[in-house]
Amino acid sequence: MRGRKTQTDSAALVLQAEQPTPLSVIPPIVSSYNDKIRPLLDAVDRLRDLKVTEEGIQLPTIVVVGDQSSGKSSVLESLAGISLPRGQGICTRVPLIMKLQHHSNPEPELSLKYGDRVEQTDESNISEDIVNATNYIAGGGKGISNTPLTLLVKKNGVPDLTMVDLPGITRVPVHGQPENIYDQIKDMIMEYIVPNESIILNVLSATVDFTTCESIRMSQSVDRHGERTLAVVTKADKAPEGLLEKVTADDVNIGLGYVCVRNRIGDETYEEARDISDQLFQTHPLLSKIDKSIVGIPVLAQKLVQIQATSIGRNLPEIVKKINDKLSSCLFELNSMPKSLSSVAEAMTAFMQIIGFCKESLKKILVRGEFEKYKNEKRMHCTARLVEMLDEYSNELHKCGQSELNGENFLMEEIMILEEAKGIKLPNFVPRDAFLFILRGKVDKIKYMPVEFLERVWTYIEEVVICVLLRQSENYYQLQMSARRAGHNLMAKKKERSIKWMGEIVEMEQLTDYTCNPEYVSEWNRLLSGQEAFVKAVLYDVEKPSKIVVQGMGEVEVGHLRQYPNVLFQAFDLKMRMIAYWKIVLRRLVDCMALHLQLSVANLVNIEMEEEIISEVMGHSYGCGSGIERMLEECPSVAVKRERLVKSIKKLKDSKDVVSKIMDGIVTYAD
Ligand SMILES: Nc1nc2c(ncn2[C@@H]2O[C@H](COP(=O)(O)OP(=O)(O)OP(=O)(O)O)[C@@H](O)[C@H]2O)c(=O)[nH]1
Repeated sequence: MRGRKTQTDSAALVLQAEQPTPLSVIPPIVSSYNDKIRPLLDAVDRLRDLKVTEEGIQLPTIVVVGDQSSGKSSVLESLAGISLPRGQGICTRVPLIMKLQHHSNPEPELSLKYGDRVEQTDESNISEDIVNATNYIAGGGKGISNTPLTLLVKKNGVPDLTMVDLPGITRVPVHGQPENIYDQIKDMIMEYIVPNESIILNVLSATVDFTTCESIRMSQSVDRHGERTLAVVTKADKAPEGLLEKVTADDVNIGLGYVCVRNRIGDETYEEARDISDQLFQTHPLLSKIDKSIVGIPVLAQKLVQIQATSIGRNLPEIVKKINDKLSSCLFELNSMPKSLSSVAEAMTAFMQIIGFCKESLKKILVRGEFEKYKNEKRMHCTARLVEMLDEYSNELHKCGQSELNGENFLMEEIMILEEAKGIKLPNFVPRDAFLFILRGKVDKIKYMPVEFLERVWTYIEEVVICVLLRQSENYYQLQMSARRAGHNLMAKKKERSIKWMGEIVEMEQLTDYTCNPEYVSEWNRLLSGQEAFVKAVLYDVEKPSKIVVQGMGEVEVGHLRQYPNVLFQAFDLKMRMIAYWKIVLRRLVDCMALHLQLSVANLVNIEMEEEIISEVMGHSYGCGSGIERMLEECPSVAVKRERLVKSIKKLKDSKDVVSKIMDGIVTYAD
């Protein structure tokens, strides 16, 4: 703590009306003007204390920015009439919210607030206490922190002002500062000056070229025409040459104007400092030429009070609206959240309801083909998707082996098998073994298809079922996990059962040839009617055609068949039997599959799904109670959201109280 002469109250700033007050005449501060502004400022300060900005509601705030050592703290201490930490290095390392309040008591009251702490202090200790609090918040080094420190100064004669002092902008980190200090400070400043509600108090040292100031660059980036920027030019005593020209030229677009000051230096008292400043601007050959309406701390104070009042007046109705809107939206969001469960009975009811909803939803989309709930999600229009998959499966089955029918090797498979099945027996019987042999070969070739189809179908059904389960149980994440597990397990079982069942069907088709369908015989007869003509054309046509048109098959190569005159009749017959029978086999494979799916899905949604989830949830003990008890635990993200909303609502309700009182007050003033 630096030694300091005692400050007198008379040194503190005094404000009165809207015109700058001559410094020699210091009337009492309590004017009707301030009486009106004070409650508004108090309300805004209370909103700031409530941290309403965390709800995205910006407050009119005077933000003090400047390059490092430009004199920000000196300006603030001149305004407050108290000593703040000053120096050449980085002094301000946290946002310092400085609330100046005039009070009639001649004894000043000073307090510091940070986090949950409130510390009373006094004028002789304030500087040291700010340093200690800063060290507490931002650490003892040279780093900065975004956690604000609030300094309340209640003092006779100070202007009613609230300002936020921010760390000075520095390009080059000094020893002990993090490498990215510039970015850290820039981010912090931007956060405060971006909102349109902020008034930027840009502190510029008269010793520098304003166009090179980082703080000017930053404020211009958010306030191009300077409509909410006021400049304070410090150190007028150090660089009086050209100062008048600088502020008149206004090369850096300061919309709210300039105020030139000479701050207190070293151990001067505020009285001494004020006298020196008065003297300087009255008598200095260059500085005295600057218009008195833009020099000195009282002028600055008065301008700030007016700007602050205008800003609050302009922004308050919008703030009230934003608080109300935000409160309504938070209440709506909270009310739309699931009721938190507080007893096992409640959890059980919720569980049974969810199971019921899942069952009904699955019945609708998987069985009944009702999909209003998922109008825009085609994947959930299950009956249609299942039919499409079934059609695709049927087409694949029919396509397979089609090409071999009429290729160059027409009838060769049949001929080779008949040659090997020869026996001492009458030649006009088609050997059944030969037929079964060919049948087995054909079934072998397609048997992977039903399995692949079942894999595909069950994967699809699993996706749909899990989606429904997760959506219905989305508010209860423990239940969601159990439902997902139950869904996966059940689908795996169903898939396995279906594939096993299909394996048996395929085995049956390979083992025997049977159908009671009369279509088989009629088709065979139809196809066989061309037998005689075919054999004649192959064996006895003198022109020996290389291709012949066979009914139902189109043109086939026949040159190679002339070597097998003895088995040609039988081979043709065998082929036609197989063609007629294969149609029946394929139809059976598709029909059976369709019926099997219908049954499996119906069992799944009517009985199995429910049983599986119940046994998953009730049947397991998880160390801390059954699955139902665990439903009482809210999903961490939901719990966090609920807590956040409850907190926001409390804050917004308190804010609403604050502003409604003040709005009533405004009506009263208007009256
Ligand atoms: N001669 C003169 N010196 C001044 C004036 N204003 C401030 N100073 C000095 O300039 C130095 C920096 O002033 P501060 O008020 O600490 O500057 P700051 O911008 O708050 O500094 P940081 O927060 O650390 O960036 C101090 O030594 C002050 O005494 C002034 O009007 N005239």
